[in-house]
Amino acid sequence: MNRIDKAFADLKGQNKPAFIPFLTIGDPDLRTSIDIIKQLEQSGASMVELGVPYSDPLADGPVIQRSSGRALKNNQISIKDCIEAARQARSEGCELPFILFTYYNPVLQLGLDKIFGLLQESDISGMIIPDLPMEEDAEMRMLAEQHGIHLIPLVAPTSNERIKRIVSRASGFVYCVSSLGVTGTRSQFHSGIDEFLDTVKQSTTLPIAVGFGISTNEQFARFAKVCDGVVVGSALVRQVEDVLPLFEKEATRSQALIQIDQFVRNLIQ
Ligand SMILES: O=P(O)(O)OC[C@@H](O)[C@@H](O)c1c[nH]c2ccccc12
Repeated sequence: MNRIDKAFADLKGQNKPAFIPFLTIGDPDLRTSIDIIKQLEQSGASMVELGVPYSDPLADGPVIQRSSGRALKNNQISIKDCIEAARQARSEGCELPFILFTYYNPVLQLGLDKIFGLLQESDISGMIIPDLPMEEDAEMRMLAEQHGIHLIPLVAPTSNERIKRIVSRASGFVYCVSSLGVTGTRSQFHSGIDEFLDTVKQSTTLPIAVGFGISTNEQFARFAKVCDGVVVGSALVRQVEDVLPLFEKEATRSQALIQIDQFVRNLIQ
């Protein structure tokens, strides 16, 4: 059974929402990213989006853009490095379902014929490609299905017709984007978000997760009531940015992880 499906099934049995953090892999370096992934599991994450840093992250706000910039500047992190980091975290005992989060270009560079084999070998259970147009996703969906990997679609509060078409081809879960625009913490969400989430729920039997802009316990709790999962990226990436100086010295690395732990626990409690 795909780890993502098992995670949602287990959480449903406990009547708990999935907490799905996003992390830019390689910011500040691969070893630290693996340590953060393991910390996120301890802190209560249900699965994790492994963000492949990209030079042109059009859908990202300033926090994740800075994070991608650091990862690329410091270490030239490639999509293969991110897949290797997942494999390493798994070999160090992390049981979280991994979702490779990447723009389409790095996938094309690596080659569609190669990537799914690599994901399968590294026990990566899903992939999200925010700029993969639905009109071009047929080959990706076929290859993903052949390899037992969920290609998780993003659906934004747009036309109901488009929502139904996107959701009808979904696998794993449906990622509902809470607001139009780019990633980044927000104090308010799309005005029709509750109707939007209801439309998605009525269009699928898959779990639905919501993301974009969530950074507080109150926001997490609000969405946890109406969705099966909540995605948090920028707020966590900002935490990592804030503790980067602590990661630079061996003696203070554990303090950095404690601060990330406290951020997560306060967010999802
Ligand atoms: O950063 P936010 O506002 O918490 O949103 C989640 C987001 O970071 C993550 O899912 C993501 C990172 N980059 C993206 C690009 C498009 C859609 C989603 C994403």
